[in-house]
Amino acid sequence: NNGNSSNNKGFISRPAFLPKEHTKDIPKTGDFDRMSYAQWTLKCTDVPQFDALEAAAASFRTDDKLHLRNLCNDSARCAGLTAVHMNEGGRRRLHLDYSRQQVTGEVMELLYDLADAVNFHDRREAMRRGALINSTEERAVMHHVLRMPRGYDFSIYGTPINGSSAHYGRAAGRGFQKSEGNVLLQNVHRVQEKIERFSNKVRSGEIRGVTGKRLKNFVCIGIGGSQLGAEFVHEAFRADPRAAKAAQGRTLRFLANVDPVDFYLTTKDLDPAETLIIVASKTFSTAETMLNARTVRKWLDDSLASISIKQADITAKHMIAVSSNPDLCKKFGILEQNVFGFWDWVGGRFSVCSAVGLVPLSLQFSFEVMEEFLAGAHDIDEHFFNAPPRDNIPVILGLLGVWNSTFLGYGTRALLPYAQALRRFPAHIQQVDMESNGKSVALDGTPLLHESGEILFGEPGTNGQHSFYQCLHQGRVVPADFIGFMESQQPFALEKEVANHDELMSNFFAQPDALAYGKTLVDLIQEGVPAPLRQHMVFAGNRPSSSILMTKLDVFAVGQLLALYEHRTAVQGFIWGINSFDQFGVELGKVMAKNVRTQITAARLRGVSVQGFNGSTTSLLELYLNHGKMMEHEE
Ligand SMILES: O=P(O)(O)OC[C@H]1O[C@](O)(CO)[C@@H](O)[C@@H]1O
Repeated sequence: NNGNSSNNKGFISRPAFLPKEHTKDIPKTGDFDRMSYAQWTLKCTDVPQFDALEAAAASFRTDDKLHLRNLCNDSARCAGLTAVHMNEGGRRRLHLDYSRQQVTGEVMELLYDLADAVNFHDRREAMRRGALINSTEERAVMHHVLRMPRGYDFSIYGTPINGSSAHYGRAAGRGFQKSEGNVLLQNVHRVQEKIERFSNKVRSGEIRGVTGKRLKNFVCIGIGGSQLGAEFVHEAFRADPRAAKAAQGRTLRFLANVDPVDFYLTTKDLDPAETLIIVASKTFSTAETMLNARTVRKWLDDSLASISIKQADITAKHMIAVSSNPDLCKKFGILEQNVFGFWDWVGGRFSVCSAVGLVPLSLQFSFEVMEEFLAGAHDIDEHFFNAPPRDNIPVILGLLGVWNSTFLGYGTRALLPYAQALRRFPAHIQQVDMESNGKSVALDGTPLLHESGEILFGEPGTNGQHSFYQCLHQGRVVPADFIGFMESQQPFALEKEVANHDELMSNFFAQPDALAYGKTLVDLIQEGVPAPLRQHMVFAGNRPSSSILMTKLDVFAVGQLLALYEHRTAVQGFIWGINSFDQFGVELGKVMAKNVRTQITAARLRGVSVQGFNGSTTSLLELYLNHGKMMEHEE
């Protein structure tokens, strides 16, 4: 490590905790390199555009003319508040309608001005080119590189810190050199080729388990960023005809929770002889993942070990790993050739397109299918990095997020896919967004003057309608993203006139208007609703939402959606002036759990009483430990 000082390579390497006077090492080359440290660490509250937006937000709170009921009847305004991204000569569309957001064209212009004022464009460029924008950890943020196809001209980019040939390693404070760009991409493709070879061999039966049986059950052990993304993609592909055909006869399951019930449910009906375990952990030291990995190893051993089958062979043939820490994988007993690497510049929650997602999903659906998924994500990367802001869908979504949460005060956001296949999409984006943007200080370590991050939740429509929508309609104001598709993955029409998908989509079109327009007392009187009920049946309306309508949810589109929401999160972080790419907030609880674990062990083994906790935790722990003793006594 060079001690956080300048790397003289023109990249930002200053950790946020260094005081502002350390300005001499600021990047010197390229567009973003012209930024001074002060410019780099600007946050939205530092610029006058913030005040202009606050004033605009105040009128939205008071002026009834700005109620969505009125705004949405202005067709010219609505037509202006859409953005479209098309492929295949228009046969594939990604259409964003944000006319039901509490914005006018003027507000949007103020938001674009705000983005300019905080150097959003340079920040995005710094990300694209591999500057160490995760400054507290001195890492680049380059998940977009994972999606670049073979032959992509990467020469204008930097390359990772870990040198030209190694696949793994810490950032160690080195910046990138332009000349290394293509080598980096070659490394990405080399790992992809390895995944393709391995998954083909397993799928064809060339690689088998210790007993000679084909490996057709895949269990992926990992948590957080090493699980949620791959799980969402798995769910999204299950009903896609092409992916489903490729997966025939195979199962893929995810084991994340350290709760033994998760292990039990995941493995209870699997034949270990036909099961391949993928341990996905960037660090290969996450407590939950490693306990689950050891538990599953015992499950394999208990069933497969015999005089002729050694435990080491079982691990070697039934366990593979995805990690940035090959040494720990080896120590665990995983063969070196069965470790699939990725790099420090891929954050856990942005790692679906690395081996973390590619290994389990290629085993289940084939590498060929996964290439199509990468192509969809790359398509949105290109859109994000190149489209002008006013046409740029992740930029628009990100700016609307800032507007809703920071200016209008709506701190919660709902993600509502009208597609059962996107069942796990909200859970994945919840992690992407909340782990990234739930911060309280700016890049330079100074406190933010507003809350950052939004509480994100969601469920597929129409299920959510029969659950939490009541609160969305008459309780709190929660800006929502509705996602729908023109074609179903599984078209079916019970009745000739209205296909089942039409039934679903009727709700997709109706709900945003119900939220925006609501229902007035006058409406209710006209409808003849009895007086005592009227107030209960008023809907205030004016609840903002965006509608994303896409052609169909195929493999390519799943990749597009992933990249769309990943970039949206980055946009919000850039505007707020925070580091969206570290996650120190998850550490404190982990450390405290370690202490509790140590004390539980000491109490159970040696009868040592728990100490050092407050009264509440002490009595809860004693209750828990005494219950254990009581059970032993009764037995
Ligand atoms: O891949 P690992 O190292 O096991 O980490 C798992 C997850 O834990 C976190 O660090 C915190 O929850 C996530 O960011 C990460 O994706």
